[in-house]
Amino acid sequence: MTETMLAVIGGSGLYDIDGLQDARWQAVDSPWGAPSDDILTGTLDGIKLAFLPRHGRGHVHSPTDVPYRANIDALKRIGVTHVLSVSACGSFREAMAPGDFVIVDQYIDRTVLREKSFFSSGMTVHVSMAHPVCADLAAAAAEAARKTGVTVHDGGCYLAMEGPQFSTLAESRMYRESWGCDVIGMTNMPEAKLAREAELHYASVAMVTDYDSWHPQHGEVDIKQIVAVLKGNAARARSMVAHLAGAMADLPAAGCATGCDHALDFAVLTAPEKRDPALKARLDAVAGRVIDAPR
Ligand SMILES: CSC[C@H]1O[C@H](OP(=O)(O)O)[C@H](O)[C@@H]1O
Ligand SMILES: Nc1ncnc2[nH]cnc12
Repeated sequence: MTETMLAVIGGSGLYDIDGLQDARWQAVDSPWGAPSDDILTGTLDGIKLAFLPRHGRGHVHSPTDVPYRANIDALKRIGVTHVLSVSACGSFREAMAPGDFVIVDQYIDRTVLREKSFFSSGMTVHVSMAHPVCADLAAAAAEAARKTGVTVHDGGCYLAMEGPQFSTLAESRMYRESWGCDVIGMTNMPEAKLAREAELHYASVAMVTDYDSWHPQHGEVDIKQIVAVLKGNAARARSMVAHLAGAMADLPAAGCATGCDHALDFAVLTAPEKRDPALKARLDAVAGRVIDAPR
């Protein structure tokens, strides 16, 4: 039986975590290129845990250039079953204030310059993104976050923008008023799509740093203010991670209410004899379960 292994992908301000037993940073090779950084592995109160800083230690990678495919492939390759994203975000809601944590449950993907799929001609695959996060992992993350004492919002729609510039005032108002988005960031897409293709359970905790630019009393988004809030949020994120092992105690590696680990069932359209051998070889970790399965 597969053992549950959690990966935390740390966003802006969260470049390492402490408290892991048998902690070591290890380089992991991927046929999709180099991951953002080495991966920190260890155990946390009996749960196997991996940590990967999304932008690399020292914040090397811009949101556009994060090697999203290599990151997800490398995590799956070392045995990860669950991925929890921890991200900074702007807020479109008065009640979602700086310092609050939002447990994301929907996305609108406005990114345009990124590789968004492991699959292409030679292995054509269509997975559902109707329910883009793992409901069970999201519930565990919410429980762990609440234990830290932060204000936690259950559910929120995350607008993923390309960046690296922040939104114009007109965009900020449109996302909030017309599109009904709750928070905004630059990194959860295509990460969530790739995790789904890799049949990983994925959830995201978006930590509010600012009110983007729509709020009449807060003025426009200001990177100095974001960086100041990030430091406190990183401390709260570390505390949340420390509570995750307890919150995840009953989460099996296989099976969840969302069906994440069976996303590829019936999803491969290319006939077995028409599948591209070179692409199949690259997909060994991500889609090994179905690579030779009939249509
Ligand atoms: C630090 S402001 C903008 C930057 O922060 C967020 O990154 P992450 O999602 O990795 O925490 C946001 O998406 C931008 O990349
Ligand atoms: N307002 C904002 N827009 C996009 N990404 C962000 N990350 C933190 N705050 C943000």
